[in-house]
Amino acid sequence: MEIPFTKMHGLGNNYIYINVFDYPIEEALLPELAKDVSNVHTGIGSDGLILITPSERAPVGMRMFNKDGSEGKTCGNGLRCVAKYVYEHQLVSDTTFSVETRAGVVQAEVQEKKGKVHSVTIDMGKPLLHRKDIPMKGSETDKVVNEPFLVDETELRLTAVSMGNPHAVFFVDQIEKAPLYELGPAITGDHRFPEGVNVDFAEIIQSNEMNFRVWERGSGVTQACGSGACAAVVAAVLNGFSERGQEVCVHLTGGDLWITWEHDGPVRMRGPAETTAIGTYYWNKTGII
Ligand SMILES: N[C@H](CCC[C@H](N)C(=O)O)C(=O)O
Repeated sequence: MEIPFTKMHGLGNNYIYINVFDYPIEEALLPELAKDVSNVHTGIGSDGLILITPSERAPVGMRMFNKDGSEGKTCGNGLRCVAKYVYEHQLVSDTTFSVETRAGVVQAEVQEKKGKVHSVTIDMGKPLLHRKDIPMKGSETDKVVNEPFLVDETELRLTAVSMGNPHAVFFVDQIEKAPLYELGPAITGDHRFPEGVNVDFAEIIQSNEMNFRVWERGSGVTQACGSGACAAVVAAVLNGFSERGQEVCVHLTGGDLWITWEHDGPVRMRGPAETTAIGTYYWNKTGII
């Protein structure tokens, strides 16, 4: 199969983007395709696969698959790249438009110069804070804020936030000492998270600035995670480190995002999106067609 693709990244969080308006792909093949394109040795190399799809509820839709083939419901860095792609390919004509994700419809606004998008603002919607909405096991309705969380004999303090996908946020004193590789795999697969969880570590620098590192469900360590940065800002407000309505600059490995948890509910994220390559992926999968 010869599959046209675009490789894009938001702060180094890179995915292979396939426009399935032009090139539909059979549903059953998608998890395997995600694994294969992501492989740096035998594929293209990426954190996963993102499809730009037709939608009945918005001009375009997005679906995202992790490196291991599992599907996530949303992706902040991916949404900024999808917004850049659809604007530059004239699938939309206004600078503001909506995008359907598996977690709901979100609003995008592109900042462009001469038709080229350099930055995108996404209204990521309202965070979900009840334990059952994360989802996380335990009592029915409580929010999970600064809750003791024992893993591998280490006691951490957990704040859990869903941005449409699940995030476990842990505040640390020094981001370089965050036990990303030591505890990321154990936490992401912990039985208390029935659907797994993205593992986020954040260090507060001041009320409007933090450092951030992530172990993503299904992909491992990535250079950035937009939904995770949003979750960390919500968690910072819940823990009294930041104020609601205040714009927070989040420093990720791959660069910075600007995030505000608005007074009226939604979380707004602003940051860059870039195109790395376009090409054809020669998928040598056997037994298809
Ligand atoms: N990197 C993405 C999130 C991917 C989440 C995915 N790993 C999941 O299974 O939920 C972001 O920028 O928001």
